[in-house]
Amino acid sequence: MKKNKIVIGSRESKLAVLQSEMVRDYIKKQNPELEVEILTMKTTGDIILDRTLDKVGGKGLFVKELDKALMDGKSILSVHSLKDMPMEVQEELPLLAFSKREDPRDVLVLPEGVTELDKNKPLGCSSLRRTLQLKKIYPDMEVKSIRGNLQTRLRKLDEGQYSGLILAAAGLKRLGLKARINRYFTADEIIPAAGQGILAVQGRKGEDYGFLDGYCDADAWAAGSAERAFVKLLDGGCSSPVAAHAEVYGEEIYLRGLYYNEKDGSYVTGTLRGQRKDAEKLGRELAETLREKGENKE
Ligand SMILES: NCc1[nH]cc(CCC(=O)O)c1CC(=O)O
Repeated sequence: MKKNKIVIGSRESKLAVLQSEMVRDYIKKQNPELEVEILTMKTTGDIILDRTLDKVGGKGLFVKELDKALMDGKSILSVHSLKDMPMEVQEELPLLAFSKREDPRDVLVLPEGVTELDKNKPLGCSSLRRTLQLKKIYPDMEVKSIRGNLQTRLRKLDEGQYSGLILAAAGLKRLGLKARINRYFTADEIIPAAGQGILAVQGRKGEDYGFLDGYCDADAWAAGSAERAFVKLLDGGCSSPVAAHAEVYGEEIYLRGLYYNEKDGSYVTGTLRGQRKDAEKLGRELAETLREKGENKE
């Protein structure tokens, strides 16, 4: 790599590239002397499309290949959706910065030209987290798994196989597809995934990342830290659908969490308020409280 050249590793989906371009544009603006290039690659999660991710198992399906490029010196940064990042990151590849958070909510998208939800066709979504919480909102509807990147999913929706899709508002907004959103679910209706709406910039230990100065958003860092600490403590298996969402108000954090009991398929939710400086502690505290509640209820 040339000294004045920065290579960013990225998944190759349209959304991933767009997200990497957002980081690229920041670096270029702050450091006009640098040349910044995006190196795209396919990840295991992009290749295995016939199974739900819960079933594929294994952690970091969307990051392994990017980690390798970073380790091998083919890139100096990786840009990820924070929600796709495993809770444990290797010490050699630390998370350097979190972006300002885009809308963290989940939303409903209907087929092109449709204005009302057809309750006779299944809803499409790809995570147990969403599926569980949807049962309360649409108790009579079937929920069917759907995989593939955002474009693929939207195409399947428009072909008429599903009544609607549950997606992250963040991805749709970044892709300029906000107009397709039919309904926003509040963070109480569907607690979002930890890190949803935040971009994570990952680097290599020992490198100088001065060119990123000012990029990290302090509120997103606090929120993401609380959410990830919550999930990390509960991370029993790769299929446990834990949800966590933090709102930051000045020096305060308001955290929501969901704990899923694998034994009986039930879940409990709860909230906790605390100081932002204790973000991770708050996450662990709520996790412990909810685990207790979720394991001991009759
Ligand atoms: N799992 C795929 C994924 N990873 C990040 C986003 C959306 C963007 C974000 O959360 O920052 C999506 C799409 C979705 O869940 O609808």
